[in-house]
Amino acid sequence: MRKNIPLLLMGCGGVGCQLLQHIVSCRSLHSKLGVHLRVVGVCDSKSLLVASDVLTMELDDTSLTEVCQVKLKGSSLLTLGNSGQCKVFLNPEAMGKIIDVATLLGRSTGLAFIDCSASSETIGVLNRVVDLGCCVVMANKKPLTSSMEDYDKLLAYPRRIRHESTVGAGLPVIASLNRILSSGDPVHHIIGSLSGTLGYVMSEVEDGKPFSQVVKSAKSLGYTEPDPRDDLSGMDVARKALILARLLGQRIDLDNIKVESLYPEEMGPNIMHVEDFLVNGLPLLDKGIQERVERASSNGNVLRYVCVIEESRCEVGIQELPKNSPLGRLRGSDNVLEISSRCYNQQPLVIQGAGAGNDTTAAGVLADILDIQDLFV
Ligand SMILES: NC(=O)C1=CN([C@@H]2O[C@H](COP(=O)(O)OP(=O)(O)OC[C@H]3O[C@@H](n4cnc5c(N)ncnc54)[C@H](OP(=O)(O)O)[C@@H]3O)[C@@H](O)[C@H]2O)C=CC1
Ligand SMILES: N[C@@H](CC=O)C(=O)O
Repeated sequence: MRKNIPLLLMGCGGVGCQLLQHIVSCRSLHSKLGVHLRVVGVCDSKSLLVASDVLTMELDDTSLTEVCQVKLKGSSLLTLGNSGQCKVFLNPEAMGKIIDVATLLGRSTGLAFIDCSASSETIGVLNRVVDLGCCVVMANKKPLTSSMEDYDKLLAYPRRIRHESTVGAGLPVIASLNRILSSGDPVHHIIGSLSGTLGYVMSEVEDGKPFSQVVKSAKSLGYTEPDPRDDLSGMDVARKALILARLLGQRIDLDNIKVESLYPEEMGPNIMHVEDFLVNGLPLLDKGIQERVERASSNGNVLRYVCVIEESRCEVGIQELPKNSPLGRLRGSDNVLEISSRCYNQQPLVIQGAGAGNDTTAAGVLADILDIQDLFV
């Protein structure tokens, strides 16, 4: 018998739209696997598009394709309007409707809530829907990196939560760590380069390109966060480090992690609008970054933004490393993570590959959804 998995997607930007496209293009594969992903709702920052009857109807593939066309043009879901098949709700009504859907489906058919937003505000609704029996799959790191109290609530039913794409995009980082930890193998040390953006930026600057230009390319390639300062400030890496540290049992917050930023405070989000930063702020940083990269190069080294996690230590920052070291050899948006444990002692477990981009990130989210299929009737 075919298994139906109802989904509600929060956030349909680069990653969310790519997920919808993967869902549509994998229909025949999923059908062979006996699974049907039934998208009952999609929301952006202002509105929700939802099937008229979430128990029996869904947004069909034509509607999902239309959602992607509208969102990739930069328009709001509101432009789609109501039809017999679906309805549009504007915030704050949309939020109430989301909870209604979660209440109706959470404890009956089940509902997978997919967070592909980049918002720190989704934690409230995620904690509510988890209580209502829903599953949660996240590409968004922010819900996992708010307070310990929120984290504990969100992880209260760990079997119903997946977040592989939050660290290393589609790379199997979280799954590998969970397997090591659940077998009682203690992890002593993790070191990695976990920013696709900073990896790409550093290797392109090493090749002589201006910093400002390669940051803009990283944005257009889908590597950066919506505001690239999240990457350049080191905060995105700090969030990934915190997710890993909490997985290892450290009860720490973002404030406990020292972070090194590539831009000065006066170019921060509270002072400069993102467009202003991209056009006027970034070029002011070109010379300084190029000099740092050249200084490292004259020592036979490269700069990498490194994350180190040990029993009671969690740090992120720029390190000058030999060109020939595992982290120094990284090119482009690749990430690498070395995990040392009792079993992986002399030779650490190494996970390496594309660590950013809409395609690989959305593929990681899709694999997470398939991974929880047994929880659905
Ligand atoms: N790109 C990558 O390589 C990777 C990305 N990620 C994560 O994936 C997430 C999505 O990234 P990306 O697609 O690039 O981001 P985008 O900015 O392209 O898209 C974000 C989407 O979220 C919507 N949104 C914002 N706030 C809310 C809210 N409160 N409720 C519901 N929807 C909301 C936005 O709505 P609107 O359209 O109205 O603005 C938009 O549709 C981020 O958290 C990122 O960290 C993780 C791993 C890798
Ligand atoms: N902006 C992030 C995307 C994945 O988390 C990065 O550059 O690594």
